[in-house]
Amino acid sequence: MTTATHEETLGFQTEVKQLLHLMINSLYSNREIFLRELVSNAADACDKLRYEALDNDAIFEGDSELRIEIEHDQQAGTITLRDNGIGMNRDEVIENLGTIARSGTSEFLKQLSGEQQKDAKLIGQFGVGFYSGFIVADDVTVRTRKAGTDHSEGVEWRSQGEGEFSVADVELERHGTEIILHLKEDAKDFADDFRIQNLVRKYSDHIDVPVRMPKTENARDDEGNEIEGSEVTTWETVNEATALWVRPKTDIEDEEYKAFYKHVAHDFSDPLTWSHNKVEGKLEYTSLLYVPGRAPFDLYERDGARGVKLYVQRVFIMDDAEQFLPLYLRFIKGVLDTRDLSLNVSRELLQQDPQVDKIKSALTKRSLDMLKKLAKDDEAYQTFWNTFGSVLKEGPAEDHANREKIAGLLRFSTTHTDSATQDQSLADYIGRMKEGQEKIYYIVADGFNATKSSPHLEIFRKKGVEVLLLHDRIDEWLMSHLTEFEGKSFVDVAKGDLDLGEVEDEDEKKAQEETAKAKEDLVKRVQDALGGDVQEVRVTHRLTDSPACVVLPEHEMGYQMRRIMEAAGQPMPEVKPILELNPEHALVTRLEGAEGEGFGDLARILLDQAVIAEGGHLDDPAAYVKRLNTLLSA
Ligand SMILES: Nc1ncnc2c1ncn2[C@@H]1O[C@H](COP(=O)(O)OP(=O)(O)OP(=O)(O)O)[C@@H](O)[C@H]1O
Repeated sequence: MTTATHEETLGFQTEVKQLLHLMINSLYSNREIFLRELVSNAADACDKLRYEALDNDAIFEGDSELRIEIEHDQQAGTITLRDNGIGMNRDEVIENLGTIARSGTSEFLKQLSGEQQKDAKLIGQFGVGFYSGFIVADDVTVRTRKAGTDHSEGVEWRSQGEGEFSVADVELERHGTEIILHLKEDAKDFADDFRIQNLVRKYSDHIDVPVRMPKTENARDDEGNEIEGSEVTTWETVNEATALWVRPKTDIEDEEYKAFYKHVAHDFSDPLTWSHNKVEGKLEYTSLLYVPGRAPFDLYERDGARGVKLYVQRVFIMDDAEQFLPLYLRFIKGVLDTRDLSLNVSRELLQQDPQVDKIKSALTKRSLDMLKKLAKDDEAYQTFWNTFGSVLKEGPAEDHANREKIAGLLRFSTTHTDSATQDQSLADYIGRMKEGQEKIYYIVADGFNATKSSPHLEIFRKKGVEVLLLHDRIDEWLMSHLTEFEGKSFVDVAKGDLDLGEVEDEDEKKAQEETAKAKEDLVKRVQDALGGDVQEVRVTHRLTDSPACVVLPEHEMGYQMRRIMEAAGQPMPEVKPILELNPEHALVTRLEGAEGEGFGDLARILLDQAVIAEGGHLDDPAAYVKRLNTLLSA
């Protein structure tokens, strides 16, 4: 019996306590996942040891046959999981099994509501890992020793999953980690041979490391008959134990791909799609990439996990190798196994290796192709788009070479559906273009309603010309990097001169010129009344229902982007709008007939209203209200 020394009791980090509490309560209907999580960790630990041993064989301590063992004791109500992987030293145990080091954790935990179903979903997004043992156990003991250290450097960790845990030094002959789960009364049925085997096959079949379970049988005599009282225990491998990606595609069932995804991505739910490819020739690699069905909790964390799991010739090298995919594809999960890199490659070396760029551009192309394929399934693609669309929108700015491809994958709200759901592609738009229309028109504003009701759309609606309604924060930035699609250029309808091209006929254009001439006097008077607050005043034919609108010069930064920059503390030079007046509108006719102060007030009201309709803020809103009230009560 080993004796424990240097025993201390420590408190869990607050976040761990919260997570434990929520997990135990909300994952009740999904309890079996504890086994997958623990086997997954054990397999990772074996991968890490294999990697460490690349340049230090001695670290195996003569036991290089990596494996995971699962035993159970029905009577005692325990399940024991054992691996001969890397193990942990005392400091690592305290760090790994007492805290959660991921950034954004406390913000994430704040979102949890206490509602079982909702929280179960959210927790799945977070990944529960080791702590999932407490879903089924009321007492967990971990015995672990880091490979390559002295037998006396073993550590025993114990906890009942409440507020604290204890750690003590123990003597351990074997390196690696052993986890003993003392099952709760209502979870005792997990200590069953058949059940455990099924769970291993269901969740961990594809793991490279063999998962073994003991099989106790009586020995047999020469005639094959059991010999009474001669029990022998042999270890039987219960999983397939071949890395999934190495197997030919045709041999792999969808269910196996899905189970493997859950291991790689630490996700509970199924992926939306995947792409498995073996490439031979100049570059040699196998990739298995997945599109998740939901966003990880840290999708927008700058230092959140991203990238693929990297293997070199089947040897695990690192998690989250971010060099192989661009940032705008950070939601893609999967595995890359290559022969083109050396086994001792590090993150630093990856940055300098020219092969990495080649693989990156190949994987980028694969990912985009995979999305294009997914787009054939409207429902699945919509799920993808609603989850990751705003990340994909970073693409055109980051990846010029694939701009057109990415543009083809974008989805928008448009005046065709007038719905906030972004489900129309540029190809759909082009297919509906009016005869003579050469441009793709769009408008950007904060929020869907602001785009949908913008006065700038009036003429487009009247003529039946479709306009993309862009209302995500990133949209103006996106459009500053998208100039054309399939040879058609993009035009912001709220900037520059209105150009409807062939959609307007010669007669209409002539009539407009004549109106402009007839209103020269009015334009001049308004310009004088508004002084330096506008860049220019002109008559417009953009409007049918509104009296006026403001327009920005063509190359000026839009209002949405200005607000984002200002919010980020970037001072922006003042921009003076162009005021356009609708000569057909009754208020403009009234303006024409007004004199003196009344004229000045009405001109200013029209300007202020146009700014408000644009989602802009007035410098002096009270003055606007006062003028308007005077007008209303006149
Ligand atoms: N069997 C094991 N052998 C060695 N180290 C382990 C083992 N199990 C867990 N660990 C260590 O504890 C850490 C925390 O494990 P935990 O499962 O909570 O999180 P994770 O594996 O990092 O991520 P996830 O929550 O997504 O599974 C691991 O990163 C690993 O360093």
